[in-house]
Parts: sequence; structure tokens; C-alpha cells
Amino acid sequence: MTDITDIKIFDTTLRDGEQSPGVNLNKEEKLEIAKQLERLGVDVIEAGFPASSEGDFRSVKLIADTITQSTVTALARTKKHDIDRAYEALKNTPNPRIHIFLATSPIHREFKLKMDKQQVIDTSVDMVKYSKTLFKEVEWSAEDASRTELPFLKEIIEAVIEAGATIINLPDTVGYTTPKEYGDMFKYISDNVSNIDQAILSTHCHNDLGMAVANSIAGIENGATQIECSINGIGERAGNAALEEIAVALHIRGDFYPYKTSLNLQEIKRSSDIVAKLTGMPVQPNKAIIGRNAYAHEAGIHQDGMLKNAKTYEIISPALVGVSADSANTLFLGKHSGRHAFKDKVKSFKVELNDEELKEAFNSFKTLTDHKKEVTDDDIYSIIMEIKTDASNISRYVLENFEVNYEQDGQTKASILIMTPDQSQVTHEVTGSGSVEALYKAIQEVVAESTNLLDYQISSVGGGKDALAESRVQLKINNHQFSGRGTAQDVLAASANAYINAVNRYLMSEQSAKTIERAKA
Ligand SMILES: CC(=O)SCCNC(=O)CCNC(=O)[C@H](O)C(C)(C)COP(=O)(O)OP(=O)(O)OC[C@H]1O[C@@H](n2cnc3c(N)ncnc32)[C@H](O)[C@@H]1OP(=O)(O)O
Ligand SMILES: CC(C)C(=O)C(=O)O
Ligand SMILES: [Mg+2]
Repeated sequence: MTDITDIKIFDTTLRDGEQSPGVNLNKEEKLEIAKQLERLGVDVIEAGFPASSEGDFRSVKLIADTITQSTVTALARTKKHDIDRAYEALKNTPNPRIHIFLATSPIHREFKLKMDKQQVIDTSVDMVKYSKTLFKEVEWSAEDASRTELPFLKEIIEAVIEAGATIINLPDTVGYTTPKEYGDMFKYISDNVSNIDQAILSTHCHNDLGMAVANSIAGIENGATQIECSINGIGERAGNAALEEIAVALHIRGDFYPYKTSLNLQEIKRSSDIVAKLTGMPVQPNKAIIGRNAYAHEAGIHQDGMLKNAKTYEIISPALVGVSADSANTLFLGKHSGRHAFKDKVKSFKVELNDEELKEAFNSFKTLTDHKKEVTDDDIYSIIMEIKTDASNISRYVLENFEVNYEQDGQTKASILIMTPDQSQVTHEVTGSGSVEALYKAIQEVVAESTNLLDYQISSVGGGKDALAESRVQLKINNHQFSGRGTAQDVLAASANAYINAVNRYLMSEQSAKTIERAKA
């Protein structure tokens, strides 16, 4: 019988994933994702890059102070300052790891770093040694490893292991490699690096040519025992290898692949949902494992086969990854439901709400039942996430009321009543050429910040004609980009909430920057 190898899952949703253009998570959002990653059972959570900003430092620290099961790691350049910031952020977590990187390929050495081979080796060795004075676990990454000369890669890996690195990551930074080529690189390193038994090898693949998952699997077939990946495959440019695809491929093809992970596959759908919601990056319908259509059968011949035996066309049971068979509720929640049933439902999401939050969630749920016949799991999860990541502890704008009078051939009138951060109530009326346009103009003219709408999206959450509307916006506020999201029964209310949410997220970041300044002073 073939031995089964344990594969460690290193999740980089909160670091490389957050490098996706347009994604900007605040610390409350990052913490919610980190808690879900822990429930999913990932071995390592890469929480961020503390030296990159004060905000990221605080997010990594909050995660490190909270997470107890998974290893928490943070990225650092080969610079003492970056390593010190990572140490400060990670020092309270039970299982800390530093992740330092330096590019090794000729093109990065020559044009970006302006270093020769020896300088790249010396800098890496010095910084691994320095890291070792602060951390037991030191991961070193050879950025752009897949375009690096193999003999040089062998030489530098031997040197950093000698200096104390315990994990060696060989990224395909630009998504250029192929499964055969990437696998061969791991084989070469496993066969030729004299001290490789003192470190574990790791993959980190990008999806520019659509081969990130295949490349990662080729890596483990040739000696790697850690895979770096992200939920929904988000990440720089075309993204990283998708965690859910790797996890389910190894599970479903366990007859072929002798590997196992410690992931709780049932948590995959929920992890995907929370990341899509909080990053504002929806999942494409035909995305493997978690797309809306991944378990839908449309063609008559397929439906006929499914009815006769589901295995004719279905290789993955939706329940395996936490997609309920009909995506409907087993416990129907509606107008006549009470607190107990609601609390029970919240419990099933494994999200903790304190009494105050539970009360607020129940009230929002009850309001929703006045408008919606059936409240779905997605609706309730949206309500919970709105509350968990709310900025209500800061001075902010609250849209108290609005009215829009749409005229097909004329000008649409919008009037709003807003509570401003200094607690004054302001009413304002404008005309515009459409409902959303008029509403946004009214808000824009009331808020003190200079805002400019860059992107606007509206979609439905859950199914049915009375589904909740979810809106996402990107605003430019005082020269910074902020995203906002809003959920409501009505599309205009969702749109208005999204706009206000983006402005409040801006205020929140301003207020926390001021708190940091004050703390420093
Ligand atoms: C492949 C990856 O995903 S790597 C991670 C990428 N992630 C990010 O860059 C997100 C966060 N980054 C940031 O916030 C900023 O880039 C910072 C704070 C890290 C640095 O900002 P700045 O000091 O303004 O530098 P900038 O980003 O313009 O340039 C990067 C500098 O780091 C150097 N550098 C790049 N990689 C490394 C490294 N691994 N070790 C040491 N120095 C490095 C570059 O050569 C350049 O140096 P130079 O200023 O001497 O030319
Ligand atoms: C920092 C490293 C690990 C990276 O993200 C890459 O090379 O893609
Ligand atoms: Mg990367």
C-alpha cells in the first residue's frame, strides 16, 4: 500500500489575496476571515505584511492575538525593519512564523534589486540568521524561483538552510511555469540540495496561464509538502492557486493522489462566501467547487442521467463542501420564527455574536421578514457579516430615510435624511437623470468628504424574486480608493447603504490613523 503524505495548507488570502487590485480589507474584516480560515483547518494563515502599513501591522497583530490553532505568519523583505515589525505583530501568537523573501531570478537581480548572486545569498543568509534570533520557524522564499538558474537555486537554498531556514518556498511568482517544469525544479532541489532533509519544501503558484493548481500538485508530486494558496484563488494579477480546488482535487482523486490535508471540507463554501463578500470579488458562476453552477445540471441528457444515478454526471457531492443540496433551508426561517430558532441558525454558522449583536441581528432579520416570504441562509449570513464588520463604534454617517421619485422622461428627484458624524440631521433634495444617480448626488452633496464614484455593482443574494439586493461600490475619497457594500431588500436602499458604507470605511481608517498618531505622540 502507498504511504499517505500529509500536505500542509498555507493560506495567503489575507496577504497575496489582499494584493488583488481593488481589494482593501480593514482589520475587523481580516479577523473574520482569519477565524473562518481557522475553522476551515488551514495549517498556516499568512495574515499580512506588517511593515507595509500601520493598518496592516494592526490587522496582523489582532489576528495573531486571537488565533490559537493555526500557525500565524507574516511577510517581510530581507530587511531588519520588516522582520522587527513582523516580530512585534506576531509575538503573542502561540505558533508564530516569519516569512522572508528575496528574488533570485536573473531579471529580478539585475533590474529590480541591482544585486549580484553573492549579494542575494549574503543578504538572505544574514536575514535568516537575524530572523532566527526572534523566531523558531523561519520560511524563506526565493521570489521568481521558477525563472532562476537551478544550480544557483541549489547553492542559495543550501546556504539559507545552513543559516536556519526551516521552510523553503519556491514561488512561480509570475505564473509562467508548467506542471512538468515546476515538478522538475522540485525534483532537482530534492535530489541535489545536501541539507534538504532539514527543511520542508513549499509551492506558491500564480494563475497567469491558468495552471496554478496543476503546478502546485506537480510540486507535491516531486517533494513539496506545503502548498500556498488562497480562497477563491484571489491574489496578485490573475490570482493564486485556489485552495478549494486543491483540497477537493486531492480528496476526490484520493484513489490517484497519495496525499491528505487536515482541512474540514464542509467549511469550504462558507469560506468562499465570506471572502467573496468582504473583498467585494464575486465568484464566477462556473468556478470549480464553489461557483453557483458547479452542481447545476441544465442539459436534458444530463438531467436524465442524474435522475437515474447522480454519479453519471456528478463527481463531487455538494454536501462535501458545505453546499446544501437544494441551497434551501432545512430549518425554514420566516415571519413567524422566534429568537430560539434564529439563535440556533446563527450557531450553525459558527460565528460568535454577543447579546447586543444577536439582538441587532434578530431585529434586522425580523424587519426583513416583513418584506420577504422566505429568509435564506445567505440572507442571514449577510446580516451577521454586516454586523460583525460594522463600523458603528465610530462617528459616522447614518442614512435615516430617503425617497426617490422616478420620472421616465424627466428628472428624477431624490431626497435624503442623513445623520452626520457630528450628530446633526441634514435633509437634502436634488434632481438627477436616474434613481441611483440622483440618490448618489444627494449623498455626495451632504457628506463633507470629496467623493467620486469609480465603480458600482448590484446583484442579488440568494434566490427567488424577493431575494436581497447587494450593492458594491468603489469610491475615490480624498485621493484614496475605498470600497463599500450594502445589503437591503430594495435595490436603491442597498445602493445607498453601499455608498454610505464606503464613506464610513474611509472615516474609520482616518480615525484609526489619528489614534495611531496620538499613541505615537
Ligand atoms: C511577489 C510578492 O508578492 S512580494 C510582496 C508584494 N507586496 C507588496 O509590495 C505590498 C506591500 N508593499 C508596500 O506597501 C510597499 O511596497 C513597501 C512598504 C513594502 C515598500 O515601499 P517603498 O519603500 O516605498 O518601496 P517600493 O515599494 O517603491 O520599492 C520596493 C523596494 O524594496 C526593494 N525590495 C523588493 N523586494 C525586496 C526584498 N525581498 N528584500 C529587500 N528589499 C526588497 C526594492 O528593490 C525597492 O528598493 P529600492 O527602493 O532601493 O529600489
Ligand atoms: C512573496 C512571495 C512568496 C510571493 O508572493 C510570490 O513570489 O509570488
Ligand atoms: Mg505571490
